[in-house]
Amino acid sequence: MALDILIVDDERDIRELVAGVLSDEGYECRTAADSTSALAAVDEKRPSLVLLDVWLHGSQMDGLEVLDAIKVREPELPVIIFSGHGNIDTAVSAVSRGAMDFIEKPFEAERLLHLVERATETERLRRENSRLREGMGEGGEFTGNSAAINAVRATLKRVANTGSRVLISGPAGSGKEVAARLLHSWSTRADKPFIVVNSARITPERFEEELFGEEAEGKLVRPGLLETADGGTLYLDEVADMPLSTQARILRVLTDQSFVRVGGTRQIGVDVRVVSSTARDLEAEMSEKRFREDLFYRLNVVPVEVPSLSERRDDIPSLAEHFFARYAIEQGIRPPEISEEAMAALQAYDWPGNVRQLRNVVERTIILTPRENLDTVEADMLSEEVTGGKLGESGGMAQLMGAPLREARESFEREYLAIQIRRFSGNISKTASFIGMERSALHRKLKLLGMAERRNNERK
Ligand SMILES: Nc1ncnc2c1ncn2[C@@H]1O[C@H](COP(=O)(O)OP(=O)(O)OP(=O)(O)O)[C@@H](O)[C@H]1O
Repeated sequence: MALDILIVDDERDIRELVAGVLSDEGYECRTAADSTSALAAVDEKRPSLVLLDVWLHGSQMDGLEVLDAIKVREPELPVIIFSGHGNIDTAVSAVSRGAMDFIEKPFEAERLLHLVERATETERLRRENSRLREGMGEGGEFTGNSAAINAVRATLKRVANTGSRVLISGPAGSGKEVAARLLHSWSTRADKPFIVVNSARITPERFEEELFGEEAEGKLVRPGLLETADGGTLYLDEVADMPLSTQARILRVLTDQSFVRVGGTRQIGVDVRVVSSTARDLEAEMSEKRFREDLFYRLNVVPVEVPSLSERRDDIPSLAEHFFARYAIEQGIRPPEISEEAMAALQAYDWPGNVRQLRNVVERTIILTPRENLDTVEADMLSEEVTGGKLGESGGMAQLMGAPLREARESFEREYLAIQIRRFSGNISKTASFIGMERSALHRKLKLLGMAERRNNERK
């Protein structure tokens, strides 16, 4: 929704001129010629900014009085004063009475736009913030539109209301917990708790107390996570880290929907949906007898796989934009643009730590880059773990300089193409279109550089 600006001036030409300039920039404008209609317009709908003339001929109140009246109604509403040549003093006193700034007539459109942009910055950030928050509320934070993520989302949607158990597999940091929260938010249990059992962080000795709670002499000492999750979803994070003895007890809870607290005798009934996750190969864990086969079959009713980020590079641009916007807003600055080069570097990198690592790299970039440089993220602002070494397979610039032109060019072409192909996940059509070559010409080039066979071998 466009930002809404109220222009108050007794001169029609000025009102129309200012409204024209601002509308061209995408603002929505309303105008008022006198104090009564100005205040009525504020009461009807709070604008994002008021541009107010200090002289209002033929009006009940003058500009300063209107300013006072606006500040009583909406203390936070920014107001910029228009002043004529002869009344700068009045404009200065308007600033001390709460106006944000003033601009002297006649003014240049550019100066006006600059002031308006500055005055509406807070409003813009506030809107962006609530837009992001709304997105998170619906579980919309599961960013990405790759085929793999769309398939995960479709499965979660299909099973959300069935109550089926779901086992989410995928490497660390790929977004398994985000997927589980999304499932919960789409289920009929959404307004009940989502409780995480972080198996890696609970010591084996304390596992049962944490999960089942404690009881002494028939009285509750401390409820466990199972009881806390009653009515909602229990998320067993890295289920393979659960001690074998606890696995047996969990199995019983799944069959009976009831359990006994540590130190207790009574059966406590619970209604929880169990969603579990693993980054391990559970088949291997089972054959090593570290994971119970019967529990595996109980948990794995609906298997969902979240692939590593390097297997779905199409998601990197939207994830990067999402995190840059989020951390910029947290720092109170406008979300930056991301340059082509920076995006190419992000897409070409392998991300062994998956989405979590991408999030950390973005956060670090926002924190370490001086604010005045944060209009656009350039490749050299990203940490070296992402950009470093990529062009270094041939030993970097120094070695290129020591080679004859033909060899240096070939070496550069080889690395440039390897990076672009990786960035587009091996898709030759997309790579050709990005680098501006015909598909068949790119195939010939790869063959010439001896890269065609390598690609074939890599695929096997
Ligand atoms: N698709 C996504 N959209 C937005 N944020 C994401 C997405 N996937 C992951 N994240 C973010 O990345 C971080 C790691 O995600 P999450 O904890 O869900 O991963 P995980 O697979 O459960 O990792 P682990 O197995 O290490 O617990 C979190 O901060 C999460 O918010």
